[in-house]
This record gives sequence, structure tokens and C-alpha cells, in this order.
Amino acid sequence: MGLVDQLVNQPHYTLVNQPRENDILSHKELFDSIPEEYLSHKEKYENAIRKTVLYYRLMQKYQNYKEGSTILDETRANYRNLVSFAVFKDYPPLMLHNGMFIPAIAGQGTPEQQKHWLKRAKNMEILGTYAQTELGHGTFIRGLETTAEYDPSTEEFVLHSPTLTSYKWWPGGLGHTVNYCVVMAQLYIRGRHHGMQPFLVQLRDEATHMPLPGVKLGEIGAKLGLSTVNNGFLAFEHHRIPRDRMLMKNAQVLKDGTFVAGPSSKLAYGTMIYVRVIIVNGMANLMAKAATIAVRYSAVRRQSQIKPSEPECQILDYVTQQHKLLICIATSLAFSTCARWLWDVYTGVMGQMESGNMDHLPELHALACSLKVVSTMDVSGLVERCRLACGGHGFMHSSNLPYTYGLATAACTYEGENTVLLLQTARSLVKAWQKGSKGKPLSPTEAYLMDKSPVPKWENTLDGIIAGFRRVSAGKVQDCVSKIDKLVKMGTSYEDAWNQTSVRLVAASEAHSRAVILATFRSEVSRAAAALSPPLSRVLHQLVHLYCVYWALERLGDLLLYTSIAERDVQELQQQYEDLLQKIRPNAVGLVDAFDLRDEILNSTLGAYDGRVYERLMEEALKSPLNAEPVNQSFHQYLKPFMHGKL
Ligand SMILES: CCCCCCCCCCCCCCCCCC(=O)SCCNC(=O)CCNC(=O)[C@H](O)C(C)(C)COP(=O)(O)OP(=O)(O)OC[C@H]1O[C@@H](n2cnc3c(N)ncnc32)[C@H](O)[C@@H]1OP(=O)(O)O
Ligand SMILES: Cc1cc2nc3c(=O)[nH]c(=O)nc-3n(C[C@H](O)[C@H](O)[C@H](O)COP(=O)(O)OP(=O)(O)OC[C@H]3O[C@@H](n4cnc5c(N)ncnc54)[C@H](O)[C@@H]3O)c2cc1C
Repeated sequence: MGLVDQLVNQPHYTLVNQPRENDILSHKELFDSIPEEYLSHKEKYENAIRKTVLYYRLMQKYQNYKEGSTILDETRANYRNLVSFAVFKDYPPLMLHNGMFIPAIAGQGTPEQQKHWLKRAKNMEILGTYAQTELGHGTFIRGLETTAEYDPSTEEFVLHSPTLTSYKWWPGGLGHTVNYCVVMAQLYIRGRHHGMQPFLVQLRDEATHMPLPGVKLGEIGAKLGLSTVNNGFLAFEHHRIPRDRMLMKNAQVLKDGTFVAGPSSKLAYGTMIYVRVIIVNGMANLMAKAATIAVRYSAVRRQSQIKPSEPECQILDYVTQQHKLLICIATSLAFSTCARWLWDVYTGVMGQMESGNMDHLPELHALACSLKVVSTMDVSGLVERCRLACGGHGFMHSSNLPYTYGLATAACTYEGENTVLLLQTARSLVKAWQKGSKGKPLSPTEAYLMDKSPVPKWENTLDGIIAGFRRVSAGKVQDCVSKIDKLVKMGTSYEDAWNQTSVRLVAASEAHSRAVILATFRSEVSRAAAALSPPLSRVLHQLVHLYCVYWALERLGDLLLYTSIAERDVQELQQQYEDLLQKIRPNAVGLVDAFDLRDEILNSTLGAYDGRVYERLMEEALKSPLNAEPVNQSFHQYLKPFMHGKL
């Protein structure tokens, strides 16, 4: 539930950390007796499986848990997501079962296939993942090598991994956890290629969990984060599956091998759009967690003096600390607001597509790409900023900021590497520019590109800033189109011209995303604020104002290039920003409390509601196995003989 929704739905703040009887978090066995940092790689995984099983059983018991629910449209689903923070500092091995396996069946399966497989998957009778990326390819889907050859004589598909680079590589849970998966493979019928198609494949015997004949499985090894997700590899050796295992909602293969194409080959990529949309909300949750930890710690930590005559002050009283952290509160709110808006766009387009109208799919794809990129890029950067703002204690795993950074930064790569996705959005923007230049109508989020009115006098208002960001985006897109046209006129191929312009294209794409985010954040808060008390409405508008001014100052170069902003405007903006920091400071702790993240979910020595930071740091330190004895055995084995010159 986004902050605005919480504030709207709860006229007063719920007292955080109020024990909720009969709540899943009251089950202590869900938590680790010793911090998982002190477990081996294998023990971490086994412990994660233990907790996973308990977590889902409790979810089913307490929350009438319907897996596969669209994360954004069920507050309890979001609560489930947040609770998973409590149980799993890193993601659980079944993250992909819920995050992609079930959505892939729901989005790509026929009604009969959904009926059969979704029931088994939602009841956790089978566990699955989504296997698309290979050792040799992740971005370039058309270059994936795993093949599915249809054999009409047996009405089967023969799955095969022809090379080492064709091994599926990365899918979560693939190593040792799941027994099924949706495999994306290149379909061939009688030697003819029919593009990338989704296949539901059993990988392991349901009773023994042994890999089936012709299936090679394993895990890919230690990673920067997500250490319990059990990312794995998969190879097929001419492995046969029945015809009805191709998910045939969009394209079909008839018994005799006739291929029936779907309305668009890109529908097979639909699961990725869904996940990109979900990730935006996920980033908002991660940002809320990190902001709560860092702001609360900054209210507890006293360090140095502002005036020599006064006692050491809360570090949150340093304006530099406010500059580091208050934008984090606003960012979480901005992305949870945009996530809800994007979810509505997604469900709208999916509804239209059910009736065969594909017109808005390209805009949705562009929006999903750009918002996934900006939310993951901003949040991973700001989570790292939260860690740095907590000094040495932010470097402790017990602060939970390093883990949170790992979760956020992973999303910059998975579900579409960020640069690649920005180029996808750039493709849409360039096409929109070319379409608009011929007088054709543009989609709602791209229509501003055709604003040919003269550049207005700059105004240091929200309208002025948002209009300024639109000018920057339109100006950048126009510059890209001009550069590409110029290169092509000089004899360069369009593809080479595109590549030579790609740094600018990525910047144009980001500028477009920022214009969309600022406008959406502002309009959504204005809409919701009408239902709020005046004090609450004021503080929310202050956060929107802070967010807009912050990004105007961050992108001054662009604004100076493409708008009429002048030096005195910049001076005034800087002053506005510093005034806003001062205004929001008194509400900073109240605002992160409004995220209503319980201690178990924060999982942090620095962010606990009671502020007992030093006691918690010491409690966690004493859990280190090394502290079980005053002298470690290595002294006698190595140090002592070494120090006595005997080693
Ligand atoms: C509380 C927790 C908080 C924590 C936060 C996290 C939240 C939880 C999330 C849930 C858990 C899920 C975890 C996910 C784990 C990772 C899973 C993966 O990575 S899975 C693996 C993820 N892997 C990737 O994402 C791979 C990324 N790569 C790709 O998507 C593609 O290869 C490509 C798009 C880059 C190019 O593809 P290519 O075939 O070369 O296409 P062209 O460029 O030639 O464009 C041709 C035309 O197609 C169009 N079009 C393209 N795509 C789409 C689409 N999806 N649709 C519609 N249209 C699309 C395109 O616009 C163009 O149109 P036009 O201009 O011609 O009109
Ligand atoms: C934690 C994690 C979990 C994952 N889970 C799954 C999963 O469950 N299932 C699954 O199928 N996959 C999964 N993946 C794989 C993920 O989807 C890919 O890593 C991602 O799509 C990027 O592809 P790649 O790794 O091949 O990188 P590459 O595409 O090789 O990117 C490497 C570099 O090349 C650049 N580059 C590539 N193509 C272009 C281009 N056209 N233009 C400009 N620059 C380009 C990129 O910008 C990047 O800088 C996961 C990855 C991670 C990190």
C-alpha cells in the first residue's frame, strides 16, 4: 500500500509495531536463531527452504492467500511482499514461482492449460520458474539458442541445448528447488523457424525430485546478493515433451504441425512487461525500507556539535543529512504513486488486448521499460546513499542496508538490462516524433513531444518545472532524430546512425521518464490529497515540491539547454530546495513511521522503532560464532607458532 493510500485510509497513523495477534510475524520459528550471515552457502539455502515452506503455509492459513494475485491490486498481497522482507533478508527460492512462473502461465496459457496448471502451481503442488536467459544471451532474445523441434509423428516437441552458450542460466529456483519451468525456446517445425515460444516443462521427478532423463540442472554459484534465490542452469539433451506443453494462448501448433501465428510475435514477451510493471512498486517498498532505517537512525545518532556551546546534535539536523535522506521519502512515494498509475495503464491495455485491440501495447511497453529503469536506477543509488548516511553502522549486515542494496541493484539488470530498456523506450519516442511530424496523433504520454509553441518564460513552480522537463525530453528526441537523419543523409546506414546516436537516445529516454514521473506524481497526490486533512495535504505537497525541485537541480544542464531558465531562477530554486528541507525536517520521522514497516520487516539494528540502536548492535555482534570463545583455535594452530618463529 503506497504512503498516500495509507494516509488516505488511516486518518491517524497506526501505532507501528503494535503486535497484531494472529499475525504471521508472531511465529518466531520464521526467524533465524543465528543470523544467516554466519551460515554456509549451502546452509543458507537449506534454511531459506525451511522458512519458505513455513511462510507459505502460514500465508495460506492467515491470509486466505491466493498466489498469483496481482501484487498491486491487493493490499494484503503487498503486505505479503513486505512480510517476505521479514522472513527473507534476501529473496526466497520461490521468488520466481510467484513472480514469473504463475504469471507466465496466466498470460501465455490457453484457458484449459491455465485451469490445469495454475491450480497446481497456486496450491504449491508444483514449483516453477521462468527460464529465458542463457549463458550466451540475455538481452538479445532473438539470439537465444535453445530449440524446440516439433515431431508430428509423435506429437511431441524435442527440446535441445545445442551449445554450452545455450544453457539456460540465471532463472531463480532453477538449481535445486523447482520441478517445472516455463522455458522460452526457438520453435522449429519441419526445419522452419517460428520464433520464440513458451513451453511448460517438467524438470524433476515429482516424487524423487531427481532431474528427468535428458535434463541437466545445477546452481550458478555465489552472487553479489539474492544468495538464497538458487539461480540455476538448465540444459536439454533431446528432451521430449507432449504437444500440449507449449503455452498456446497466442500462437498454436496443431497436431499435424501446422503453425498458427498469434496476433503479434511480441505477445510471447508479455510476462516481461508484467514483471517490469510490478518492479516499480517493489522499488517503492525497498526505498521505504531503506528510508525508514536511515531516517530513524539519523534521529537517534548524535554526532558532533552545530554550536560549540551546545550538546552533540541529531545528525538529522545537519542539512547535508536532510539533503541525503528526505529525497528518499519523496522517491518512495513517487514510485508507489507511479506504480499504481502504471498498473492501471497495464490492466487497461490487457483488457483491450483481450478484445483484440493491440494499439496501446507499444506505449505500455515503452512506459514499462522506462519506469522500470528509472525506479531501479534511482532506488539502488538512493539505498546506497542511505547506507553511506549511516556511517560505519550502515556497513553492517545487521543494518539490513547492504542486503537492501543487493535487492535493488539486481533489478537494474534482471527483467531487461537498464540501458537496453531505455533504448527500447527511445525507439518508441523516435517513432512518435516521426509520426507526430506527419501530423498523426500521438499516445497520451508522448503527445507533449509535438508541442511546437515558443519556449515560455521559466517559472519556478511545479507547472514550470514539469513543463521544463517535457521541453528537455522533446528537445533531446528532436536532436536525436536530427543527428540520425544527418548521418543517414551522409550515407550511414540507419542502424549505424542509431548506434552512433545511442548515448543521446538513452538520455532522451531518461528525460522522458522523468517528465512522466514528475507529472504523474504531482497529479496523483493532488487527486488523493483532496481527501486528506490540511496538515497531511500540506506535507505531501511539500514532498512533491521537494521531488520536483530536487530533480530540476539535478538536471540543470538540460534545463539550461532546452528552457529559458536563468541564473537567478537557479539561485531561487536552490533556496526553495533548502527551505523545503527545513520545512520537512520536523515531519521526517513521522513520514517514515507512516510507511508502517514493522521491526520484523525492517530487520534492522538501526531502524527499529524503539531506537535502541547501540543495544541491538551489541546483541547482534554477540551472535557471531567467533564470540562463543575468548581464544579462537587458530591462535594455537597458526598464530602462536608463527609468532614464536616456528611456522
Ligand atoms: C517487496 C519486494 C521488492 C523487491 C523488488 C522486486 C519486485 C518483485 C518482482 C517480482 C519477482 C520477479 C523477479 C524477476 C527476476 C528476473 C527475471 C528475468 O530476468 S526474466 C528475463 C528478462 N529478460 C529480458 O527482459 C530480456 C530483455 N530483452 C528484450 O526484451 C528484447 O530482446 C528487446 C526488447 C531488448 C529487443 O527484442 P527484439 O526482438 O530484438 O525486439 P526489437 O528491439 O527488434 O523490437 C521489435 C519490436 O518489438 C517490440 N517489443 C520488444 N519487446 C516487447 C515487449 N516485451 N512487449 C511488446 N513489444 C515489445 C519493440 O517495441 C519493437 O516494436 P517496433 O519498434 O518494431 O514497433
Ligand atoms: C539477480 C538476477 C536474477 C535473474 N533471474 C532471471 C530469471 O529468473 N530468468 C531469466 O530468464 N533470466 C534471469 N536473469 C537474467 C537477466 O534477465 C539478464 O541478466 C538480463 O536480461 C541482461 O542480459 P545479460 O545478462 O545477457 O546482459 P547483456 O545483455 O550481455 O548486457 C551486458 C552489457 O551489454 C549491453 N548491451 C547488450 N545489448 C545491448 C544493446 N542492444 N544496445 C546497447 N547495449 C547493449 C548492456 O547494456 C550491458 O551493459 C537474472 C539476472 C539477475 C542478475
